[in-house]
Amino acid sequence: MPQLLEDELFPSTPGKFKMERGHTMNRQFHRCFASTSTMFLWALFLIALTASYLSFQSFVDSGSRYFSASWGGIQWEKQVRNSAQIHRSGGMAVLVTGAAGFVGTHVSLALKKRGDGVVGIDNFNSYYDPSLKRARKSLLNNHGILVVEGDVNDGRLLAKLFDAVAFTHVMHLAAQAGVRYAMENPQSYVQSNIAGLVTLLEVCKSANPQPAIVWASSSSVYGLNEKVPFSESDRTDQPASLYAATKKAGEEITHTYNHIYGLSITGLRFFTVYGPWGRPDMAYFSFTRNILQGKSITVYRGKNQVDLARDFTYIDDIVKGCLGSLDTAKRSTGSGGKKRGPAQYRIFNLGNTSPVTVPELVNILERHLKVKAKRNIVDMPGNGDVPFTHANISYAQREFGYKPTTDLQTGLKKFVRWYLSYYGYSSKIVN
Ligand SMILES: O=C(O)[C@H]1O[C@H](OP(=O)(O)OP(=O)(O)OC[C@H]2O[C@@H](n3ccc(=O)[nH]c3=O)[C@H](O)[C@@H]2O)[C@H](O)[C@@H](O)[C@H]1O
Repeated sequence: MPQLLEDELFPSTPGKFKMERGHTMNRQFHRCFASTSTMFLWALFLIALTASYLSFQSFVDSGSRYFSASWGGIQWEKQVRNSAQIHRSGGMAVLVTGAAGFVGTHVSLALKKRGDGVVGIDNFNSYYDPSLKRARKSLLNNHGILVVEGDVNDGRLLAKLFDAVAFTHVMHLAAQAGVRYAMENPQSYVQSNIAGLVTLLEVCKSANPQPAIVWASSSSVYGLNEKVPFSESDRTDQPASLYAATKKAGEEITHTYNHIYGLSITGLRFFTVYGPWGRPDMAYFSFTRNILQGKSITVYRGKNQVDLARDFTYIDDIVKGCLGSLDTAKRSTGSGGKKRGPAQYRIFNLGNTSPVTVPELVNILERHLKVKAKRNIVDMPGNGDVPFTHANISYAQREFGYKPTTDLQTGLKKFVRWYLSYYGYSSKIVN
């Protein structure tokens, strides 16, 4: 019986010759074979188990990467496309870099309000209080604008955004701003204003269709130029700060991409932009804060005791200039990295055309805040400042009817109103 069972379990091949001794050997062989194959089966089982564990682990890993990343995924792409949806005929789909920045926020809102599609990107760095950037982001979110948290140096992210949306325009405002900070952290200027710009241009040049690009240069490119007012054709080869030098480099770099790849480029030289939701590192903002807190302010004075002056430009005028530039930007001529013909290349001054001295700026703030400033007047340190700026805006006026309408007195009143309400002061202070 046992033998039968054994034979059943290990049936001999038909016609196989069997002997008694051979039978015993056969049994030992079978026993041995049985244990080897059991081990083999176990080994197989363990290998399979390990393999499935490892593949499950890698699935979990990639899954968690997929879901925990601040970008990527089907849901994310859907949000990007929703935000880029155009709600007017002939409208544009605009990628706004630096969207949680001062100018970026205002431009994004203006575009969205008139029915254009807007997707923002911002790295929320800590150059100044990131909570202000977060508050601007909330404002944008409330208007249906998605702000992706990411850096313009992240080419994969930018490419992914272009995969999701065929942006018609890029409004490139992400930058390391501030003239004097360049002495403290020079690398951040190279990283944002040069490396980041090139990464963005690389993605734009390869996109199909290529977008038209409007980007923020700066009045600081005029550097030590003494001819006033500053015209776009004036020399810009004497920068006084690394900030100015990186913006000037940006103008040359964008020209290269225009020339080689047919990207449509418009550079905007902003002149000391101010207003609600502004930048805390700028003089009008930090003066307001210090005056209200009873702290002294440092007012720089130029050579021979001449007051410094700026062509302070109100944010709403700048927004009109940005939208005018976007509206008149011609299409890029290339596609997928190949130029098909010459493309538009423009540079505009966006200023106010009426410079005001820094002491006069302080006078206006004192009137609006009804507080006397404690002025500490010092000679301008050699840290990148220029003595004055003054824009000739006739080119922008000709091309798209740019006409600033807000003087410093009016603009600062609006700024102070916003400041008091945002930081929780009594609004009775302002006239
Ligand atoms: O047009 C631009 O392209 C640039 O504009 C802005 O630079 P600036 O014109 O230098 O503005 P801002 O710092 O407000 O100083 C204003 C005046 O106050 C003086 N100033 C400044 C600080 C201080 O403590 N005391 C002082 O007298 C100072 O000497 C100056 O005379 C942007 O910051 C810059 O990112 C860039 O966009």
